[in-house]
Amino acid sequence: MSVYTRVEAAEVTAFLRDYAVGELLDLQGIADGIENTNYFVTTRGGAFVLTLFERHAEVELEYFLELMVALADHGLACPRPIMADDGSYLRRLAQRPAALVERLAGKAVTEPSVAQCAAVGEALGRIHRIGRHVHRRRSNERGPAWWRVTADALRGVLQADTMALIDAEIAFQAAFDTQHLPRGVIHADLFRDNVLFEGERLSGVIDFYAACNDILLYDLAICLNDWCVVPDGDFDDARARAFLAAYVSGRPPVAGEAAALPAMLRAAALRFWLSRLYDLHFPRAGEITHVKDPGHFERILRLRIAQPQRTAALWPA
Ligand SMILES: Nc1ncnc2c1ncn2[C@@H]1O[C@H](COP(=O)(O)OP(=O)(O)OP(=O)(O)O)[C@@H](O)[C@H]1O
Ligand SMILES: N[C@@H](CCO)C(=O)O
Repeated sequence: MSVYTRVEAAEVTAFLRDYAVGELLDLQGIADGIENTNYFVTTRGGAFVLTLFERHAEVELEYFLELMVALADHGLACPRPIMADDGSYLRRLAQRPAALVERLAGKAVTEPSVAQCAAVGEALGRIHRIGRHVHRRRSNERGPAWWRVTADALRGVLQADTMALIDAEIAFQAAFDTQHLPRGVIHADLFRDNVLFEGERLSGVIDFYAACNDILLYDLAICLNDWCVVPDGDFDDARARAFLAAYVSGRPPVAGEAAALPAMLRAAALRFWLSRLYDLHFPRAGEITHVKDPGHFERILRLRIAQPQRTAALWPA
């Protein structure tokens, strides 16, 4: 489970004295999640999630929190950070940067419906639009430079033919011109486990801790590769169409975006294949039990390379 840093109720009680949330009633470690330590915190004033950040610098955390405040202010269903009495969103607990955010209702879905994919497309379009109001900037730490470093780390571990596919894809992406593609704030990890639903209603987008400034279409590709696929990685046409139609109704595409989607789908598959391979071969010391299957994204990458025209008919006319 992913409680890397344990905190006792007494410490949390003292921490909460700087917030107008009332007395602590309950504290539960959250088993899901890989990156951070999360606790459900119930107080007389409400239900919250307390996150202790395990690796990000404070300047990055300020970016994530500014983004979440902007999204909540503009009406996106996402956890609103709670302001401490001194006006800050970021405090310290157990020698870690820590933040308290609203706990949202709902549950992640493992088998999304067409309507749920449309709701995610609509939410992603809103994130991209609202992101224009965020003043801080953050580069994508899992972009092309990271792909190359990670590929090198894996070189001694993987079979030669697997390594050849990774190297060829990195070379393909390096040669692909992305200058014309709109950029902005992207979620960068909007998988099924990062959206909560109550029935068909999207009740919350969570986990903005990979958000950064990058190509908007790449964020779409990350979602399509996760939300709109059948188990072998091919698209479910109805879900992909619904997702794309809902997205473009909120953030109309510019010329050239549809044509660039196949390459972005490949980039998104490569990125998560590499991170899963890295996590598998170089596990972090601690309590992770959630190693995700890298082979899934190898299959998706191979499919996207073999079928570059696959999305042409899915993109709204
Ligand atoms: N604001 C919230 N409201 C309700 N539940 C939440 C909230 N934030 C987190 N959770 C729950 O905690 C779990 C872990 O949170 P999160 O995904 O942010 O962790 P993480 O360690 O940053 O994750 P990841 O492994 O995706 O990088 C979620 O799957 C969800 O069940
Ligand atoms: N969403 C990622 C894990 C968290 O970054 C994956 O499924 O590999």
